[in-house]
Parts: sequence; C-alpha cells; structure tokens
Amino acid sequence: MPVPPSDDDLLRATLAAVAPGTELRDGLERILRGRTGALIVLGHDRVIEQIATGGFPLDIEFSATRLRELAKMDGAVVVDRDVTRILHAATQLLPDAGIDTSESGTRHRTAERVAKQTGYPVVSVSQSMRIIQLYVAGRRVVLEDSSAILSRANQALQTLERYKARLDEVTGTLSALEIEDLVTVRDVANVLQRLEMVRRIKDEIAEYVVQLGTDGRLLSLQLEELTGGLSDDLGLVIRDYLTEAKAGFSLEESVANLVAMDNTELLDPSAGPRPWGSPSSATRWTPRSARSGTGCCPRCRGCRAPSSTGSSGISGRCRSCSRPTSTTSWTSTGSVRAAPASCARASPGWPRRASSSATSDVPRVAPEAEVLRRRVLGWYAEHARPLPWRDPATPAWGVYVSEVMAQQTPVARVEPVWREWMARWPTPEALAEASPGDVVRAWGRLGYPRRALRLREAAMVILERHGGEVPADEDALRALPGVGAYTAAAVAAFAFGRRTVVVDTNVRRVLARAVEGRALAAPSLTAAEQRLAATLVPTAAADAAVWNVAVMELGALVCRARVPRCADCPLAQVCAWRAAGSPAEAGPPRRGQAWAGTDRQMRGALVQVLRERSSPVPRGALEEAVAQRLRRHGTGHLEQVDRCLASLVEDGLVEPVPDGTAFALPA
Ligand SMILES: Nc1ncnc2c1ncn2[C@@H]1O[C@H](COP(=O)(O)OP(=O)(O)OP(=O)(O)O)[C@@H](O)[C@H]1O
Repeated sequence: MPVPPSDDDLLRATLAAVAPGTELRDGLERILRGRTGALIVLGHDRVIEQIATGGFPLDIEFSATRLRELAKMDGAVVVDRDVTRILHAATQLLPDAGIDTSESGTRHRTAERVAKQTGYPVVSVSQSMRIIQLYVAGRRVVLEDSSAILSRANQALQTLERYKARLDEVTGTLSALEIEDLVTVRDVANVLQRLEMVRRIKDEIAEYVVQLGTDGRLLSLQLEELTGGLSDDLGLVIRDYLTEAKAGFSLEESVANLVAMDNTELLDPSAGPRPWGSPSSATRWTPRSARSGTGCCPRCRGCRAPSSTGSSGISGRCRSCSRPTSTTSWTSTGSVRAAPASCARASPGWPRRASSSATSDVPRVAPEAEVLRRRVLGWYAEHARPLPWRDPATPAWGVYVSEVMAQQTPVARVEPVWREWMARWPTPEALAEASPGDVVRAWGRLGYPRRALRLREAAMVILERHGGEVPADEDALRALPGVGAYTAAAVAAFAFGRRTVVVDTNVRRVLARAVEGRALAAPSLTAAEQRLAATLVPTAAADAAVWNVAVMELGALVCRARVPRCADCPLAQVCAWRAAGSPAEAGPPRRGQAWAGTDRQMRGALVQVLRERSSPVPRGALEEAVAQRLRRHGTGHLEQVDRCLASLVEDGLVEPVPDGTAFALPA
C-alpha cells in the first residue's frame, strides 16, 4: 500500500503544480487578467462525486485556455491529480457544512471545506480580491507574485553566502586543528552548528525555488553552486567524533538533537556541545577520520604524509619527502571539507581572511591562526611567569601600575619596585595624596621618571572622575595622563578581561616572525601590523585576554630579539621565519638606542643624585656629583648639565630652590 504523502510533501507538490511556467498557473493568471473568479479542485474520486452536483462531465486534455473558458461559467472545475485532464465543469460543490472554515465568501468557504473533506488541494481565484489562493493540507496559501518571492529569496541567498563563508572558516579551522591533534569539543560543535544553519537556510531557499517554478531557475543554480556536496557533511563530521562523544548517542540521535535546536541556540557557542549531552567545550577530541580517512590535508603521493607536515618549508613540495605535492589528493567526499586550500604548516605568510564576504563584528582568520593560538596558549599555560600583577587577586590598580612601570622597563626590574609601590600606595587615592618628590624617589631606577609623575596625576584623575576606581573602558583609560593605546588595551584586557588588541614590541616581533616570516617587526607600528594582531585575538573576551598576555610572554621569554630560543618555541614548526630559513632582517642594521653621553643618561644621573640627598644640592656640587657618577670630564659637560636641569625643571621632576642656586626633587 503506497504511503500517503506528508502534509509538507503535499504542499510542496501543489506549490510546484501552480508555479510560474506551469499550464495551471498560466490558466489561473488568465482568469485573473479576465477579471473573473474560479474554484478548481485538483483531484477526483468518489467523495468528490458525492459532493458534486449539476454541471457536466468532461474528459478533455487540460490547457490554460480551456480552464479560462470553463471558469467563466458558474460553479467549480474538477481536474485530475496530475492536472492533465479536465473532468467536470460548472459543478456545484456541497461539502459538509459542519467543517470549520475561516472564510466568508461562498466560493472560498466551499474551497476550504472541500480541501479539508477530500484531502485534495483546491484553488480559488477571487474575483473581488484578485488573488489566487491554495487550500491544501489544512493550510491556506496566497500565491505571490514572482518578484515578491524573488526579493525574499535573494535576501535568503545573501544570508546563505554569509553562513557558508563562516562554515568554510570553521571547517577549515577544524581541519587544521585535526592535523595538529588540537581539536576540542567546541571546534566540532562550531562546525555542526554552522552546518545546521546552512542546511536550514538552504531548505528555505529550496522552497522558494519550488514556488518560483521557471522564474526560479537562476536561484536554483546559485543554490546548487553554494551548497553542492554539503548534504553529507553533517553525518560525516558527527560520525568522525561519535566514538569520542561517549554519551551513547547514535548518529540519528545526534542529528535529531542538533535539528531540534532553535535558531538562537545554533548561534550560541555554549549550546554547541548539547547534541552529545554537553561535554565540556574544552575537552580534546580526536577524529575517527570517517570523512576523509586522512584528515583534511592533501597527502603527499610519495610518502602519504600530510603534505604540510615536514620541515623543508619549500612551497609546493612535501616537507617530509620533498616531492611535489598535488591537490588532486584532496579528500574525495565531494564535501565542503575538501575545499580549503589551507594547511597548518604549508603556507608561510598566513593568516589571511578566509572570505571577504564574511560579515560579522568579530574578526575572522584562516584556520592556521587557530593553530597558532592553541600552540601559544598551550605553551603559556605551562610557562607563564608567576608575576604578582597576574595574580587574579591583584586589584585593577596594581595591574595599571605594573603596565605603566613596564612601559619601557624590563619586568625583572619592575617587580621589586612594584611591590614596594603597592605596599605604600595600594590605591589611587593613596597615591593621589603623595608628594611628587616621594613618587619620583620611589620610582627608583626604573628610568623615564616622568612616568611616576604621570601615574600620580592619573591617580588624581581616577579619584576625581572615576570615584577612585580604575576605569575599565579603553577610551576612559586612554584619557588618563601617561596612558597610550598600548597601556589602555593592556589594562582593559588584564585587569578587566575585556577583548582588546594589545600590541607591544614583543607581540610585534612574534607576529613578524611567525606570520610574516621577517626577523624583526618594522621600526614603528604599522596599520597592517595592528590589523594582523587584531585578527589573531580570539573572539571570546576571556580567551582574548589570555592570548594577549601569552603572546607577549612568548616574545619576552622565547622569541627574543637578539637570541631567539627557537628550540623551545611552540611555534617553531609553524613559524614562517623559520620555514624561510631564519633570514636576517633586510636593510641597514638596527642600532640599539645610544645611552652613554646622551641627555637621557645625564637626566637620570641628576635625578639619582637628588634622590639620594634630603636637602637641596647647590649647582656646583650637583655638577661635581654627576661628573663623578658618570666618570665624565672635559668640555661640553657644563652645557649639558644646564640643559638637562632646565628640562627636568620643566618636566616638574626637579625644583630650583628660590634663589636658583640649588636644586631638589619636588616637595
Ligand atoms: N458551493 C459552490 N460550488 C461551486 N461554485 C461555487 C460555490 N459557491 C460559490 N461558487 C462560485 O463562486 C462564485 C462567486 O460566489 P460569491 O460571490 O458568493 O463568492 P465570493 O467568495 O465572494 O467570491 P469572490 O472572492 O470571487 O468575489 C459563484 O458565482 C460560483 O460560481
């Protein structure tokens, strides 16, 4: 016994039967244009015969013009289910009057009742309202003009393109992580959520294609082009990780759980693991490789190693055996997963944007970026220095002070001064009450002592404008004295867990090497570097903050400027600079900042001498003391002392005592 079609199938088939380009639709349009109405039953059986009275039987081939002519008569037209023959015309239909109807006019009430009673679709063309309506499977559908459907379909198509671009990114990321064996539940869930989102919008567009009939040909081609081969992916990805899920779900159950998620849940990364009983997002999973048997990466035809995993770094050649690689060995599932021409180790010069059509607030990066992040984060988890300001118990003020102190001073020198400082001025309020002389003294030998005065000024502003609390907002932080883009981003990230882009010299060097293949970053920060750094920052704020500190730490401890410790580097295998043979920086050699003989050295010596004295130092004694300290003699010295004293006075770091013959730190 044939299985009766489901309501959805019946609706779809009826929409197809009345779609533009069909003989039936042509007939309906003619009736509309002729300003008449019609009642047409799409099917005939004994029930129809029982409720039909009068009119005349026919058994003629269906055509649009015949329908139009017969519709001019009162009563209904009955055609066969396939709309190939006209069987009755001018027939009065008397359906069960007890059947509920929401219609008012007799034509439409009859149409709705007949559809409900017989199960056949019924079409009514309203003479007064000039619309065509379908009554089918308990529903009423008003047929729309193709242009209205096309406009909705095009919007859906754009959405599909965005979803698809994002899907390509996450599948590419999953593939890259599989090679590194760094996959977590979150990565798999991301792909599945995106696959399901694509499936839903694809189904919606497929409905439009049906409704549009011949007007939907182009749409149909676009849909096919965007989604061709996608259908298997959901099952393949799930199968790959089913054994890992360990929650006892079958493939069907997993798919059903995913399909049961609503659209909001599909967009929520935290809901992703739900189809498998919500394992922790960070749990590591290893694929069974059902989709490809070999993971995502093209395999070398010679040695069968993933073509990306050797060490030669020669583009287009296997790094294991140096034979040319070939993309023909991509997986043959015909799925989207076969598409990404990306491999975690194959291409120096990454990351790149995966798709220009991806529109979202959060930056998108190529899969390799995720590999880089995982490696750096994994390394940081093991090697982070336990610096006191990284202690979660340290207040935002402590983080703020540490960032200002570390602006131009190595962390090792900062730490003892920071401890003393925080013990003495544990809050902005306490520092705001300190004298300028005290803060310059407490600054010790951190260098650039103007920072101490700016810190005190900032404490006063924090007290006045922010009620004594360090602001969390990057813009508010930037408005504080002595705070630039770096410090604002760092404090917002490290004290408040905000998602910011922290770029210091260490970060710049790591990215210049690992991503751009250069020995050193440009002499000063470029917009391109800033953009690159931004694309690498993880989307989630908590991850972003850890990433920011982790990559800085890597630059400080391993990816050092002069003597990089590549053997200890988590990025050594994916580093573009190493892959290129660690070339020296092009251009003239960079000299470090000169120190001996500079005004900076002289200013430091003057402040140091005054810091050690409790009373004002006469001009002559000061000159003698710095000469001794710097072991300096000869001409030019006197002039430099005068110049530096004047600049220190101007900066507020030194005060001339009233008659100008002696100098002291500010009171
Ligand atoms: N039970 C019926 N069987 C067959 N035809 C019917 C039936 N009821 C109405 N019609 C057809 O519908 C025509 C219009 O009827 P009526 O004006 O009451 O309907 P209506 O619902 O207001 O339609 P419209 O929206 O086209 O103005 C009738 O002249 C007749 O041809």
